[in-house]
Amino acid sequence: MSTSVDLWLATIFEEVQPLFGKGRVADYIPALARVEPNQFGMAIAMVDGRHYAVGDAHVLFSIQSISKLFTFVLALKLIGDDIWQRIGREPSGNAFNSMVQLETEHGIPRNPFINAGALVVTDILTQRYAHLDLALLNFLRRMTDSPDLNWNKEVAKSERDTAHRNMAMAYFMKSFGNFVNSPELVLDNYCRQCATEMSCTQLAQAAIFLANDGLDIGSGEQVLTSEAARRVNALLLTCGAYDAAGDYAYRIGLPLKTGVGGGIVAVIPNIGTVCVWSPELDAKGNSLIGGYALERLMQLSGWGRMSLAM
Ligand SMILES: NC(=O)CC[C@H](N)C(=O)O
Repeated sequence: MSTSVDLWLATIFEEVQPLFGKGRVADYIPALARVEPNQFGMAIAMVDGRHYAVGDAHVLFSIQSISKLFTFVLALKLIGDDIWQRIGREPSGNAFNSMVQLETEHGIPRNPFINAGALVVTDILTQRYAHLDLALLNFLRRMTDSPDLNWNKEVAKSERDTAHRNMAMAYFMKSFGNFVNSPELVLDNYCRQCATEMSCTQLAQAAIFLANDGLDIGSGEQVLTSEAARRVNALLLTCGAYDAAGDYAYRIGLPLKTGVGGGIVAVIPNIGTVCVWSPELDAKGNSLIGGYALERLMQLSGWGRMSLAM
């Protein structure tokens, strides 16, 4: 039997069809330039255990910067508030791969979700884990109950071979004393984490603890304290969409994280999580159709109003 959620998803699926061709797939990572652009999937996981999906919601895609959300959570679990010695928590107002602020701000990145900040997070985790790729995969496999989840070697190599700007940022931060490991080693780990492949259904499931006071529903694991989950959500709302964070907050109003693979994971506190994926990006590197689909979901459901009131 169709529920209203199924109807909203079906409506959105219809509405996005004319939007294909208006954006462009990421092409600065050669392996991503080869992704078939005309794809769209959307999945919703509710804190009460129900889940919904439409379109290509079970197709695996490159999570790219969505990995920054999960590595940040792992680092927060590991070192707590000490993380703020090395990274700020303000929106940058600049592109995700910009390095202009790093010089005047003495090698301290604005927030953990731009590339510079995520590289520091990966540096912190590289110090702790001899095999960071496995530590992250194990976490994601546990959260999604998907033992086969993995990173894609071709995508990781393709990004690693062309990671000149990220490498420059890592060396620049090292010159300010804000980088512990060798940039080469951290870049290996960073490119692997970005090359993790997941589907919309898996990503919605993996992030559900953020909608549920830090408690994962499937595993029963308290991933973060309720206070820490609230803080991660605040950072996602203000910094999760790079220099479009203000526009996204205005249009959608949810904590969310985007990636250049075309995925977006959004949290609706106390209600659930949504993951949408469509590879064509807008000028700021966020999924063009994904942003539209989330905006429509919030209009159709009224969920933002409900969760803000709770
Ligand atoms: N915005 C993104 O998804 C960027 C991630 C990509 N791996 C990079 O470092 O450029």
